[in-house]
Amino acid sequence: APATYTPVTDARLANPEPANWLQYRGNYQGWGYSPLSQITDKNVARLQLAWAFTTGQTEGHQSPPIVNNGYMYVTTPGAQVIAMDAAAGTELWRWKKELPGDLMQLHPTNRGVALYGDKVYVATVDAHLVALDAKTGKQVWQAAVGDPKALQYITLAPLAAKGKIMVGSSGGETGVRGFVAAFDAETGKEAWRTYTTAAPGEPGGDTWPGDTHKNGGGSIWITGTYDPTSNLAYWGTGNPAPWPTEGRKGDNLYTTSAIALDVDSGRVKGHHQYHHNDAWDWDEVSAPVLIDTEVKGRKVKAAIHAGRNGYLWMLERQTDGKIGFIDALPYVHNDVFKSIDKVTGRPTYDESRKPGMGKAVGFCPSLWGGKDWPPEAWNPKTGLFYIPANNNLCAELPAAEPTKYKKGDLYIGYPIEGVLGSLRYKDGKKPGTIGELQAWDLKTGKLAWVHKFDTHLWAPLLTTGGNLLFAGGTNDRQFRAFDASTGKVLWQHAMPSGVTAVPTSFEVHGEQYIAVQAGWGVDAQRMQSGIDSLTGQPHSVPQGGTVMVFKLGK
Ligand SMILES: O=C(O)c1cc(C(=O)O)c2c(n1)C(=O)C(=O)c1cc(C(=O)O)[nH]c1-2
Ligand SMILES: [Ca+2]
Repeated sequence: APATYTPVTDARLANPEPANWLQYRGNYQGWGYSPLSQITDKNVARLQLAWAFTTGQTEGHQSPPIVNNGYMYVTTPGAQVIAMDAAAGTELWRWKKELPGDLMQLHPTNRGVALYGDKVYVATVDAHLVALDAKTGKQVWQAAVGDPKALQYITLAPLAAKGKIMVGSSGGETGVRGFVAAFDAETGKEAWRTYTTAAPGEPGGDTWPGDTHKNGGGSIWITGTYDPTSNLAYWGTGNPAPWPTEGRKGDNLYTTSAIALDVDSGRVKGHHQYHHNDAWDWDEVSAPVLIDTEVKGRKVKAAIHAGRNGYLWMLERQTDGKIGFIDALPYVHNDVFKSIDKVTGRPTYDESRKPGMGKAVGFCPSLWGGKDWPPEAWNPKTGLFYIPANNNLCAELPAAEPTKYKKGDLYIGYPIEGVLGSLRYKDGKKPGTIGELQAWDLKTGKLAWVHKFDTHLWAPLLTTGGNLLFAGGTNDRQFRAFDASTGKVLWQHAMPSGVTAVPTSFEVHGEQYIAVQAGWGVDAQRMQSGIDSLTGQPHSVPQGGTVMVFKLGK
């Protein structure tokens, strides 16, 4: 690695050099786009392994390789950060937190670091935020974000902006009260904490009966996007808790929503609830992607979100921070929504498809949604918005069981076997295809192309200035490059394990690289097990993490 480390400033994060991948999705807007264009649709067939590095961990590897002028940082399950020379693939340092032996990890994963100043920030599954020296890996400070004994846990990559490091906690299935909290980047002191469930007396407080908001979920487990001009961070919020709705009648603001927070104060400036009073575990945690483009014939500051509820949401970032509704288009089969209000975007439900007490209920899409957490991508050159979708999968939940919040216990409302065994095929028969890599033209609101897979797809996306779209996410361990304009497969490479991690691209010494971690696990595997029990044919995907880095061969 180079002798010096280049500090990461607000200016660099707001206007990142094409050679680097400084944050979760490459830019604040959440595009998953690298402008680099040395590797193109014309030469990608020559893409070869440059180096590989085993992480020493099993379970779901999801973090992007974050790169700053030759320094690369990845995280793995088990609260580990590995710093590497991005070109040589050699280890510079490694930091690993000793976790309590009895820690229950409902989602054993980590989605990566944030860089800011001369530090690297990682949030851990025992609900801490840690600052490390970017050059040496030495711990600078550690802050308790939540209580691991109350099963608060963190899986997301932090968001860094204006001297603050922002994180949220998971726990929609353990009865947390969701929040975004900001910490001073230098000292680790907490600056503000904004809850995602409204208390009585606050705006939205009347959407929760009694004190149900206190364990009401709305967890934050995917990194927010950020608009430096308005100083607003946009976050997606998770499902309300517990899942059965009988005890929490009302809209349950701000669960399953997009919220806009002022980064200086943490104040909620606007929100849009994708669907109210969720009963389906359709966390809407993927932050809206910020795109200035034409939608329905109008130039808008758009916020686009492929919902777990199976609709593509087109929202508008208004000047006062409010979030307006433009349109919602189904991108997979949803049999719950009967209609969507043209002005407000509020759906009406087929109540017979709402699970809860008394009887088993089936619904589409499944608990894992049209898309779970794997991020979408936007390519400003093709003008296409890419969605890694799963179609033709539904779920059936058994009758809910009475549930009371107890610290340290699951707070779901269904027996866990009923949750893990809930997957069903649409219409009860094996569909021809499940995974769909979709490309949407936002101007026309039309599907431009779709590539269908006979297996499910759990594929965080990367798109590039070379007219390429990269995706793993299938149980055959392949990592693929698609023509971003047409969807044609141009290249593929068998990986040591299935790929469910976020891919990135960067440049060192004039050479462009594509980087991604292999390492199958968490809910990609739980969905695989669900499909296996439908087919009666176990399908084993090897586990174990490897950082895989590619460049063009001669
Ligand atoms: O409600 C929550 O707090 C929460 C957290 C997480 C997480 O932190 O990873 C997941 C989910 N829910 C969830 O519903 C889900 O489907 C899911 C899949 C995964 C994964 O890593 O594959 N995590 C999570
Ligand atoms: Ca959840």
